[in-house]
Amino acid sequence: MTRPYRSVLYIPAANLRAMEKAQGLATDAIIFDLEDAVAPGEKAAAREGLAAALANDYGPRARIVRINGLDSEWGQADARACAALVGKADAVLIPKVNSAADLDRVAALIPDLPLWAMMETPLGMLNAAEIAAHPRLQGMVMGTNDLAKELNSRFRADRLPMQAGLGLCLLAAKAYGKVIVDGVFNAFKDEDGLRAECEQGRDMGFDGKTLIHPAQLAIANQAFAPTDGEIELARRQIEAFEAATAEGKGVAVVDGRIVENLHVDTARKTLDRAGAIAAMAG
Ligand SMILES: CC(C)(COP(=O)(O)OP(=O)(O)OC[C@H]1O[C@@H](n2cnc3c(N)ncnc32)[C@H](O)[C@@H]1OP(=O)(O)O)[C@@H](O)C(=O)NCCC(=O)NCCSC(=O)C[C@H](O)C(=O)O
Ligand SMILES: [Mg+2]
Repeated sequence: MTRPYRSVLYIPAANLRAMEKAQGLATDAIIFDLEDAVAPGEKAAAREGLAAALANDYGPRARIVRINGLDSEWGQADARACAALVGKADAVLIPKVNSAADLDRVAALIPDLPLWAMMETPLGMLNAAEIAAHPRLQGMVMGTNDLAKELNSRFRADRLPMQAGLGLCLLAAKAYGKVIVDGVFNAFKDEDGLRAECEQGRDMGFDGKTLIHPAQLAIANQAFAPTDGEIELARRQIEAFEAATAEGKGVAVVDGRIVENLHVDTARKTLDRAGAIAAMAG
């Protein structure tokens, strides 16, 4: 069964209270952030606080640690600390990945954890395919704030300026079977805006959304989960196709629409996702 990544919550590793609180939050994954959410003067303390926090039980939530870039003054120490977190963290997230070579450098320092890549630079967008193809890469995270900064683009509700980058990364992740989660929605008190952006990302094919505040969890969890109607339709499509196959036919019809083997694959994925989500709830 595939692990769900509907909601992926950033927590600044300098915030001990928030890291403790996350043990009880309804989030599919947590990004413990050592990078942009931590002030330069707090980096060392955050690294130590994170190691202590990860001794706690986060249940089924995926534990992902975002390190500073290796070319920063903190990156090497972060990588060394992560190498010692095997069994306590599930993956390491590398910021501002420009190429597969950036992954190679971290892979050499952290041999035993899967890697995730922040996709947030113009060069990263252009090299998305080689990044997604990296054998150690498990997932991609869109960094739409940094990307907007680099592009000098405006924030728009329809995210038109982001579409080329989002699309390139989606194509790359799907081509190589990697997880891909959408960028954050900064206005964390704007529920309608968040819902619209989650639905846009879901419709494009993202597995989930990165979030910055617990108040955003319920909306993302709902948007990226199959609805009861979708689950029921998936079951009926599988049943109808199996009945058609038993009669030697290659096509069934459900609710006036054709169902072929490819639709059955999608239906099975829907049921698999629903099962994985139910398993998260315990
Ligand atoms: C945005 C915040 C600074 C707001 O913090 P605060 O004012 O403390 O919020 P609240 O008072 O509403 O908090 C209520 C309780 O919830 C807890 N809390 C808050 N945020 C989190 C969180 N992220 N995870 C877990 N728990 C959280 C508070 O501790 C309160 O708890 P309690 O004491 O029990 O009442 C803050 O939300 C925040 O710091 N968010 C994360 C910001 C962050 O991580 N930014 C970096 C990632 S975004 C990014 O870099 C994207 C990418 O790279 C790009 O380029 O796009
Ligand atoms: Mg960023």
